[in-house]
Amino acid sequence: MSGADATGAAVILVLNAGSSSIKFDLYAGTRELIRGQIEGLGAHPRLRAERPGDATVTAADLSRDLSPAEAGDHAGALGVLLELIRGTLPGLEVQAVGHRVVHGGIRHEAPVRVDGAVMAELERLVPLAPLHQPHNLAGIAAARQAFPEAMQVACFDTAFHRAHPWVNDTFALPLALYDEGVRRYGFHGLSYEYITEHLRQTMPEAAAGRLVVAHLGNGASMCAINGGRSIGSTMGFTALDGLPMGTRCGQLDPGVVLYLMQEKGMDAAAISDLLYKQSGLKGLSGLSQDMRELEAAGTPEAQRAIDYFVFRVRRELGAMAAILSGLDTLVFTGGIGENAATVRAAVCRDLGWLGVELDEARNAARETVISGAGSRVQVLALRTNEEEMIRRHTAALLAPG
Ligand SMILES: Nc1ncnc2c1ncn2[C@@H]1O[C@H](COP(=O)(O)OP(=O)(O)O)[C@@H](O)[C@H]1O
Ligand SMILES: CC(=O)OP(=O)(O)O
Ligand SMILES: [Mg+2]
Repeated sequence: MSGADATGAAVILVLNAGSSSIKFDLYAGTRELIRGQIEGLGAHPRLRAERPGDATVTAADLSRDLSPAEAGDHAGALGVLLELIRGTLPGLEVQAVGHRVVHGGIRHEAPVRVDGAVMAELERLVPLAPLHQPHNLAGIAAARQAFPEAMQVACFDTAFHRAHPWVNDTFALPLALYDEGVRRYGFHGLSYEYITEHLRQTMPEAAAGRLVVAHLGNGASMCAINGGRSIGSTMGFTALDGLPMGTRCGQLDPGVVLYLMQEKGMDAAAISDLLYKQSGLKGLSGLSQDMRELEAAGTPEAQRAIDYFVFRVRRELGAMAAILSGLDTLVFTGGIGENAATVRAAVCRDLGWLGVELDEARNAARETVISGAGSRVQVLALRTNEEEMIRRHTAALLAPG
């Protein structure tokens, strides 16, 4: 059967291009055939893949370090992945490809099927997400070529936040700018949506309450969620705002940008390179954008970069709790949030006033619930799954109703 596996389940490929990784997942229905990622783009690229349900192939068989010639950038990495996926496909046809698209602009509150007009519209948003949108759109173009019969679906990081209260959706600029789309969009929405739905199924009380999710990865943001809806995000018009990130500065006095222009004679391209690619953990440490490398380095510069990251997460946590009028549940997710127990411990230190009491042993043991029995706020470390969220959206567009 075309576009289906032997059991008749639709075959859906998901591509998720982040700033330092491309993640992928191939599904037959809800069953994963092969999943993995090329991570460390911009540092040390490595392919990690696994075939759940196929005992004849181990993750070690499919995983390897990649040379800069093979995967020095997102385009090279995408080529490696498509070749791997095609090699896994004999007899299967991909019916739809679901893509993470970071910026959806004003118009997109829900996933859409991509046609020429949608593609042109999304191209116009490239300047607002230079580390992501070009790779997201290149993924759509490459997937169209590789799987010409498949439906291409764009799932937006901004969509989950589109119902923000107005005060959180705007900057204090003349209103005409708001009307033309200069707004606080917020990103990582697919991750926040996945976590919210996961809690709805597994911990419905947490899902219904006042929730802060800290998505701490190479890109990092936090989201205040009330009754399942996003009411605030640390990211704004672009994915530069809020927390410091691997190479992005996070919140910055706009006066700094004026200074760089007026006193240092920097043009837009040079400032963009500085703020998107040379700042954050990389700029502060002078060493690496990668939290694992900073933790391993143990130098004073690396520690200061980690300290600044933790400081800003704590500061935004206070702001998020304030706009929620309190806090019931705090979730850590993303590559750092899921794995870096020391960062989680540093964020939660001395937060008793907010009702947060971390259980150090549970935290170190990578348990899901990492708060102590007496903690008023429940603290969780949860694996996010943007790919699964994209699969659900894509399947819904394939078979509406
Ligand atoms: N075991 C770990 N300990 C500390 N940090 C980790 C660990 N595993 C991954 N990370 C960090 O997670 C970040 C990448 O997060 P991820 O969410 O995968 O990135 P992206 O934003 O590109 O999707 C990197 O800074 C990486 O060092
Ligand atoms: C929006 C964003 O920063 O995404 P990522 O964390 O994947 O880079
Ligand atoms: Mg990511």
